[in-house]
Amino acid sequence: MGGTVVALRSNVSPMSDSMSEQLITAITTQLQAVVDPYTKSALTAGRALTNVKVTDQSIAINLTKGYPVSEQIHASLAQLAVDALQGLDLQGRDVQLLVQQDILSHSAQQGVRGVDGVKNIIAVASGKGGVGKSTVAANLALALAAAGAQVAVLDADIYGPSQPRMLGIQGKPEALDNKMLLPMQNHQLKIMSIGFLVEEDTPMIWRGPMVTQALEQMLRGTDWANDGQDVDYLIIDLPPGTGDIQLTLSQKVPVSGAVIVTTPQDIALLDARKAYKMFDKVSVPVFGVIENMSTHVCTQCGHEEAIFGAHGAQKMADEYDLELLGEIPLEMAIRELADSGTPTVVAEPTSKTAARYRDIALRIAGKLSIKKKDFSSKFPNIVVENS
Ligand SMILES: Nc1ncnc2c1ncn2[C@@H]1O[C@H](COP(=O)(O)OP(=O)(O)OP(=O)(O)O)[C@@H](O)[C@H]1O
Repeated sequence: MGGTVVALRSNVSPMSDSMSEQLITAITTQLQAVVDPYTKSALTAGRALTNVKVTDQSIAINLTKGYPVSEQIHASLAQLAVDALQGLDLQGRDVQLLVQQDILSHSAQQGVRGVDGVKNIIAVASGKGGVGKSTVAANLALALAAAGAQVAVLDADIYGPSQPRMLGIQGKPEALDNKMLLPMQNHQLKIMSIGFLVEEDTPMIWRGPMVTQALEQMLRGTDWANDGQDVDYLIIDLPPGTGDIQLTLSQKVPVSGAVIVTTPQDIALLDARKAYKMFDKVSVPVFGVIENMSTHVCTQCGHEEAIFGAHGAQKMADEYDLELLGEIPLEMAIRELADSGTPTVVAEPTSKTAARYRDIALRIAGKLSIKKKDFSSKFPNIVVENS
């Protein structure tokens, strides 16, 4: 991200060291009071404020954020900083704000081995089938990639893999000499799905252990960093439900956090609650709930109607002290675009719906950024030698 001049003044006056110290303290205090809209904590939290430098001519502020910082996000953070500094007498100095992104690896369940080339895994789950979990997963992945992160998708919906179709990609992944598979690529995403390995209309008649094994093979047998770049976020589109398969998966896959997709109907919410309890049981934090098909938008007049009921996901979120991450309407274009391989976020980036997906994606990335870091890879392996 380049520096941005966020305020320009004239009549610059020279400053002593102690005056500049005072100004730095005042600026820091003002910025500490700003709430980051993506992490919901202070803009400066977690050592995000890396530098404040005052010269006779200018003030340079450096922030480092643990989520993707697109130009749009950079501009919105700059605006917040400008507003916060309004009350200070900057004595004519220009203010330059530079926001950089540094997406780190965060902790997952204890005892579950990490995946090579992947910093963070986010599971997208639903209690009930057909609520639009795969559509949400695809759009969230695209939104994170558009914001500047390295993103991959693992389609773990073994019984009904839909990511190849939704992300507009066909064919078979190449196998390397070491038997690792190369992920397929489209729309700036790396993608792996059982759908690439079996025919689209072949029914998957597998038992639990086979499903778990197939998923583990795809997860650990894919060379995610084949282009030399680690994946910041691997989005896993989990199979619907909360049976043994999902429970085993959530114990074997090192997940930094999960999101639960539901529709507003009571029956879907009942199963969404079960999904929450499943993650709770295996100590996977749930970032929040996404309500899909929340209202119907009429293509003729634009009228919005809550045909499946209103505020269901909000009630569930309140009940478990979760965040309602966002609401996506029932919209014909969402289905048409996903079914044709170019989901809303890439096909209609300026639409209101794309903005909703982007907002949800950034809230998730923001929440993840303030979670405990995973330092395990920073420690050397200790080799005990027998003498
Ligand atoms: N907000 C929406 N508006 C309109 N159609 C939608 C919306 N969300 C999803 N759909 C459509 O609903 C159908 C089911 O969606 P999707 O495959 O994402 O659900 P799922 O929960 O992943 O299903 P499964 O249980 O099979 O995994 C798809 O045809 C999709 O295009």
